[in-house]
Amino acid sequence: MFDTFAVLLSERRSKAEQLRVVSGSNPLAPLVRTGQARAMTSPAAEAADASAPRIPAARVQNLTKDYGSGQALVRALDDVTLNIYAGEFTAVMGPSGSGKSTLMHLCAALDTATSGTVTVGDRSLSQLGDKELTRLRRDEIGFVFQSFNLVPTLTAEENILLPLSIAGRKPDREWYDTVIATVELGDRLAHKPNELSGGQQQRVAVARALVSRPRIVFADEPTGNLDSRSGAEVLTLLQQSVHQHGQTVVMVTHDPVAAAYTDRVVFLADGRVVDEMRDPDRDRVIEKMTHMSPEA
Ligand SMILES: Nc1ncnc2c1ncn2[C@@H]1O[C@H](COP(=O)(O)OP(=O)(O)OP(=O)(O)O)[C@@H](O)[C@H]1O
Repeated sequence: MFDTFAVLLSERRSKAEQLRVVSGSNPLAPLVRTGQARAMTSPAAEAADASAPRIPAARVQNLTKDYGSGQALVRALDDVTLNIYAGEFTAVMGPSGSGKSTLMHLCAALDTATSGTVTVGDRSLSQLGDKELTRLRRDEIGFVFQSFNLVPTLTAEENILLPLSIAGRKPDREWYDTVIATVELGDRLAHKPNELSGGQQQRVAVARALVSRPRIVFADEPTGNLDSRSGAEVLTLLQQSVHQHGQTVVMVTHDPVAAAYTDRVVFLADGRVVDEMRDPDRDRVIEKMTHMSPEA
């Protein structure tokens, strides 16, 4: 459907768009995106932050997506309106076929809507030409796939830096060091993917998504191929990227345990948003999903 390298390619962002180092020389100090701050620096800051207005990183308005036509028409999304808030970890859940992947693909500019709008930052995707869309995917979007999508002949470090090097960019060394420290891969950087465990490979993929500091990271079932322990590591990492570094992450998942790592779950059914849950926990998500299943 799309060229992974093209999607992963990332170009330099304007200075004003770049993450701002809030706190001095500590490379692990919280970073926030200018104007979209939700970095947690202390319990007091966290409490203050809870009352701060939420700023959308992406807005979905009356979004409809049809596949096929006539008798074969499938309405994958049906008039969906939704905000994705900056600095939040959002899960998208729902039964198989409810439109989760379609919603994510439209938000990530990987597909076009039948009607309605997606706005990323302040730009409406339907008003962008092909070049601008490519640039938006490079500059604003990071991806983590279920199947890792690493290049087997490159080392972990080369994979992490690949989007930047294709774009002819050098990494911001301080941020790169922060990402590597956060994903705890410092002693594995020279290894090729087949010398890494599944969990380590997915942490490389998360580092690759984070290193260009996109506006939003979209993660499609990122723990779907991992055992529960490795999955927990990857989820903790995504959560840290949000709560410590102000990253915005959207994750499609079927797993209530994974959803419990997020700040908010959006539930889809039959292409519509039917509910949402803040500060989810596993049991409440399971209960909700049980009521949504066709057998319920
Ligand atoms: N390229 C396509 N052509 C035709 N129908 C499609 C296409 N892609 C998705 N669909 C249909 O659109 C609906 C929504 O699909 P989508 O993949 O978004 O659901 P999902 O919630 O991600 O499902 P799953 O959890 O099984 O991955 C389904 O009925 C699916 O069969």
